[in-house]
Amino acid sequence: MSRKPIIAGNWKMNKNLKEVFAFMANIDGKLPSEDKVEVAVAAPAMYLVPLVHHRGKNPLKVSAENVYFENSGAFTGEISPAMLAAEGIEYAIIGHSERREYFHETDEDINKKAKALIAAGVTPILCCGETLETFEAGKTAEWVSGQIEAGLAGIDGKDVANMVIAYEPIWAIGTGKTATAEIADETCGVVRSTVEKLYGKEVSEAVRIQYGGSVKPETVEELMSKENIDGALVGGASLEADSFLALLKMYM
Ligand SMILES: O=C(CO)COP(=O)(O)O
Repeated sequence: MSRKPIIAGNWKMNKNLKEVFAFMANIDGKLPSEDKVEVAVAAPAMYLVPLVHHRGKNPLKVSAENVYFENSGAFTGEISPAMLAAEGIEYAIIGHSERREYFHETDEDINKKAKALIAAGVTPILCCGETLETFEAGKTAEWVSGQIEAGLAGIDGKDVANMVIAYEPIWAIGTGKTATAEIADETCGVVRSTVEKLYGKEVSEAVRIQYGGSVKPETVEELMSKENIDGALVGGASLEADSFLALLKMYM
């Protein structure tokens, strides 16, 4: 299988600009080769352009944490896929559980965002994941495949093949409670079989699926060794350069 792993930090609503520059200085020249792994950081909107300008020759992709689904117009406070594309921002996270929960984003909004990003040439990182209640009720597979079907509705297989999907169980985000590598792999497998059911084997073998939820330098290697896990989406452990670099150690 030739899926290239993708390790992405998600800074959420953290850091000031000085800290962003310090992070960049501390990772300068230290990232692993692009041949082995794709490395990205998702940052608050106001840091995206500075990140693109300061990455220099570092093989670091830049991701938005959210985006709107229109390209321009009277949508106060939003940023568009076209704006991201014009500044060389490669990825945008959509449907993070924090957006779904605190900002009431629906599967339909997320699907529109995915389509708008693809049309603009920005790669979506589509998030899915269940609550503790759903997990404990044994309904994870049903829930996650429903989110994936709704999120991908009407999108062409060739575009899905290039997307990234992140499975992030809500009960493991910021709690220090990582899903075991087995559980993470099993549910990433559910995501892959949902894609296979919708688009066939070729697309499901191409799409990259990340695990997210309390991933740490100590747990990342085992997670990455699993068949259905092609990367990680990392919150807390991506904030400091040392810990971010430690997540990438296996690729150095
Ligand atoms: O939500 C996450 C990444 O998008 C996970 O956050 P933590 O790694 O802090 O649990």
